[in-house]
Amino acid sequence: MVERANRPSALASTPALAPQPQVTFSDDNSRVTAVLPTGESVEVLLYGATVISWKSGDGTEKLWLSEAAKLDGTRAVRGGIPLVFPVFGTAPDHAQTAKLPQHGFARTSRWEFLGKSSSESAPGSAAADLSVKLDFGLSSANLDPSARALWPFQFGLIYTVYLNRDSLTTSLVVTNDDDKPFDCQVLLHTYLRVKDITAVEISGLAGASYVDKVDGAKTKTQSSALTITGETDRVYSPAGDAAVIVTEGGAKVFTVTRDNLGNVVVWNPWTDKAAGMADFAPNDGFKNMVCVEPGSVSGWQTLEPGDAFEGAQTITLSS
Ligand SMILES: O=P(O)(O)OC[C@H]1O[C@@H](O)[C@H](O)[C@@H](O)[C@@H]1O
Repeated sequence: MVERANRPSALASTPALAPQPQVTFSDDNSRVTAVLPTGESVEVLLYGATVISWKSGDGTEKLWLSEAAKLDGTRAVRGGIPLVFPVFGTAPDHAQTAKLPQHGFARTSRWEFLGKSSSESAPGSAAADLSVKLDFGLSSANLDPSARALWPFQFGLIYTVYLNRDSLTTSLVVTNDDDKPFDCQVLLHTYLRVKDITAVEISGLAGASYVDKVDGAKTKTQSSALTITGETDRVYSPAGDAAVIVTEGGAKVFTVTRDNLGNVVVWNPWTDKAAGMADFAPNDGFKNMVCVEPGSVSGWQTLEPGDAFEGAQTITLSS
């Protein structure tokens, strides 16, 4: 026995393989899940390329997903990170997008999974620093004919979900593949999970002007940190350069930074609106969520043929 233990075996001489991120598909191919060796995970539904779960290494869910959310492709997902494109809300006065449903068609279209890659964050860094990147695509070619009829432009969308140990980055690239210009808006409609909305403060928006959608679309200025005490639906424009920081009971929970996305929408439906949404459950789930939604939604991004627009958010967790 002793002799065997001391003898170098073929196994012992093989350098140990560093653990790799695991990327798997659900049996019905409706969703893809990536898990880092350290336990962090993200789950993306191909319907809408909707991120429906993001967990830290200890298994704690960071996004809010309604218990009544439809995940079968029959309606936009209530929760997670739905993608808003090419119109935010509805735009009855904007001829190109007037016929589109609320928040456009990206969140209700089935996307293609384009591939994964993983990398170390620094050369020679430990396996614990691995990250994983998932790419998804949607183009006019694979759009449902009914959606194509409502917005007859040739376009391409690439959505990248990038999971790191302490952050999630989601980035959208829009390209105009048509021979005429088109206008579009984009928004990353992120439902952040919180323990108690009454203890939440959102900072980083002070001094920014916003359209208050629950007060006759009046334009106001954010004077200090924002607390949520009732139905809230605000479009900050421009939102300023500062990161948006969400604290709970004074402790930092999320830091949201933006790349090339000038607006932030803050939304919480509160009691009545939540109760009025069939796919919002439980009814008091509004206490456990706040939407902080980076986007480009005031005015339009006009893309000339061949042009591209890219915008991204990074949500960093505080330990
Ligand atoms: O119910 P939907 O279409 O998912 O939209 C939810 C909310 O999305 C927010 O982005 C809008 O500012 C709100 O006005 C809207 O109510």
